[in-house]
Amino acid sequence: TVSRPMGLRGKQQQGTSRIPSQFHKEERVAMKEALKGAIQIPTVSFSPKESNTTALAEFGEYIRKVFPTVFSTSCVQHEVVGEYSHLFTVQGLDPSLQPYMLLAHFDVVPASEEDWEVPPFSGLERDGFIYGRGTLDNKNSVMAILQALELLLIRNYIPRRSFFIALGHDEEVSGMNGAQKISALLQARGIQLAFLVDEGSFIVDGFIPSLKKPFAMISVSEKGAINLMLQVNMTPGHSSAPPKETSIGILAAAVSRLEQAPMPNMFGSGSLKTTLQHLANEFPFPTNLILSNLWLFQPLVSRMMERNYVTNAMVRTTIALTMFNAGVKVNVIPSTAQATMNIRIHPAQTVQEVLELVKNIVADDRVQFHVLSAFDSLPVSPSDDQALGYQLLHQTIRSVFPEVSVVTPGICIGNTDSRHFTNLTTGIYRFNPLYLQPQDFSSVHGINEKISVQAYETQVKFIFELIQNADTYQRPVSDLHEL
Ligand SMILES: CCCCCCCC/C=C\CCCCCCCC(=O)N[C@@H](CC(N)=O)C(=O)O
Ligand SMILES: [Zn+2]
Ligand SMILES: [Zn+2]
Repeated sequence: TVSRPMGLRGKQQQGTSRIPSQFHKEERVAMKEALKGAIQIPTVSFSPKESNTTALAEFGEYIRKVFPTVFSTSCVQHEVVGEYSHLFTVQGLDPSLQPYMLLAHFDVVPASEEDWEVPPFSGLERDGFIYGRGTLDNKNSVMAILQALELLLIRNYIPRRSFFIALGHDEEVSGMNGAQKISALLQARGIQLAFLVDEGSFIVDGFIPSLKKPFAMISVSEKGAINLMLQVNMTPGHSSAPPKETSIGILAAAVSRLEQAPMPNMFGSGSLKTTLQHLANEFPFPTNLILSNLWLFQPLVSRMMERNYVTNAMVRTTIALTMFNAGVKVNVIPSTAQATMNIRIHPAQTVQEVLELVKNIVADDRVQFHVLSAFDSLPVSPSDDQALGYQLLHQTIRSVFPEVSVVTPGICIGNTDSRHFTNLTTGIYRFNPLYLQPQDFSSVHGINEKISVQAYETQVKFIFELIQNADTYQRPVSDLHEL
């Protein structure tokens, strides 16, 4: 299962000296303080139409202040796109090398003060952890990318391969004004990327009970999504003489039918099968044998995957009821009831197929369907020996996390800004160089989101090394022989 990254040589390119990823005490203090300051700016996206624009603008000022070298070095060009997003173009020395992109977002989902152990926008440090909304999703990446570049530039490092840093301001509400505009801008400039790295996956630990060792999952695709609103209109009236059925009752029954009838299990036609095959030898007997013989045990394994929410989301399209609105007064029967749901589409199905299934389950003509937004799952990026982005991530994981023995392709169950970049590259990789346990996963969009100071330093180190690895890539020997 331990496959070496092929086609990459650990050696540095001639003429470029490797800078060790070691940081002084003062640098380490400065980097954690910079992250805390970023957490304190409440860059909340509430809805596609409502965000804290004052905070978004303040964030732009803040990064100028804490990363002065990034903003003053001649090889780095900075632009603001879509009012608040940021695009950095780092000009490399060798124009023959195709550029890549590091992508992250600095908007966050709302956080209610009362549920947290520490205020969510305090950036407080407690027991070696920095707390706050955005510490895992995704100000950690924004700050780590800029921090790694700042430290490289301070050490007079000049990249060979050009790269872009794109920092979105509205990822949590679609990315239409940030990532999508950056993508359009680069397309207009005729840019094609060798690969792109975004959030969306981790070194996962403890999600499968019998698998004791953590493994790195690089997501090579992500699920599609539909935001769907169901509506029922009935005659309003006095609550003292109610009809047999009301808009609320009809709608409640419809959504209950949806909850009771999960979408089909699609294990076998998705990348989870590949992930499990990579992991087979890491499991104790007899699971190792079962996973090595999926041709025989596929039905058993597909049922095993349904046992927890995260792996269940990997084998099927899921439906989450997220909003339910009806009624204005206790003695008035309302005319309208609305339920909004967020559907995540398994790659083996399409938007149209899922909508058909949902309509068949609801099976009530009084229920109207309004598709608010929809897109299919994302294309699968290559993870073979020739896939530059995948292999660079693999190589960097091996050097920064030598204890992690398995690196595997996987699927992201959430959506990311990277989906707006399919016009610029086929190599889209979602990977955060952090350990993630089930309780950490619950804190993302939940309460008490936090990152350890040590994990954040390691994330900076990872990017510091990744940038250098992208500069020292050499084509595989087999390719060179063909010339
Ligand atoms: C055998 C496999 C076990 C694997 C366990 C996987 C553990 C979970 C790993 C990753 C968690 C997914 C993180 C998703 C990040 C998605 C970012 C996000 O929140 N996006 C929003 C906004 C948007 N862009 O749509 C979303 O709603 O998806
Ligand atoms: Zn995110
Ligand atoms: Zn998020």
